[in-house]
Amino acid sequence: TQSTRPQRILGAVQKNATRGDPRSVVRAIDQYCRNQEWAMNVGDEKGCILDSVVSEVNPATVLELGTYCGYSTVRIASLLPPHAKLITLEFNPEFAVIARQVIAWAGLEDKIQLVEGASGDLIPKMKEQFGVETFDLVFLDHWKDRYLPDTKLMEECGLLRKGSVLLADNVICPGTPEYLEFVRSSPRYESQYFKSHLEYTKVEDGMEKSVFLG
Ligand SMILES: CCCNc1ncnc2c1ncn2[C@@H]1O[C@H](/C=C/CNC(=O)c2cc(-c3ccc(F)cc3)cc(O)c2O)[C@H](C)[C@H]1O
Ligand SMILES: [Mg+2]
Repeated sequence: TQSTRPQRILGAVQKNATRGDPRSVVRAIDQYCRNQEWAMNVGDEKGCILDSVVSEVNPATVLELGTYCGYSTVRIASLLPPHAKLITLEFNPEFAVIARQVIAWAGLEDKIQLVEGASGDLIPKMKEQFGVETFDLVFLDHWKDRYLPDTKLMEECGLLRKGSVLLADNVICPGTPEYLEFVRSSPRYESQYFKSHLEYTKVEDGMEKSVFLG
């Protein structure tokens, strides 16, 4: 039977990456998606922006919305301090199965908790079910029309504190106009745009970093 793109990405990891070496997992996915078939990972160029924000925030708690194959999950977790935790939400069980294997190959199971389900259902349960107070960093990379409602929901659920950082992928391509308008006009956020390119292409894209001011 025909394999799926996520299955082929996992295959490239198992073939080309070293078990327990997260950066080799990241490199294997980038090489596969750049040379064989495009996939919607944040990629190597925007990945460097992601790395710099993660390193600057040095978060103890991270939330990722939209795991897909686990590329950014592994990329972020590889930079976290020893006892830091990353919770990543994925509602498609097929992708969750792949991402769990990519995360295992990287040897990052202890830092990453992949939770299957929709962000809208899971965000209100973060405190009671996952023992989270607030998130130091949130990476938004799921359906683009869900960035704004989920940000409002995180605020309502008290999951953001003064200084929490939101980093949003794809604010240009495919684009998240309502979210961008909100974080750039709201007095409760300090936003900064990082111009870049759509993963593995020359098309313009960018990431928006927004600090919650409380
Ligand atoms: C209830 C739903 C909300 N709650 C949810 N709760 C949990 N998980 C959720 C939720 N909503 C979605 N997910 C999961 O997250 C993933 C979805 C990721 C979506 N990403 C894009 O669409 C994109 C497109 C392009 C692109 C650019 C140019 C092109 F030409 C083509 C494509 C580039 C990019 O970098 C992109 O990230 C995964 C597939 C999906 O199952
Ligand atoms: Mg993306």
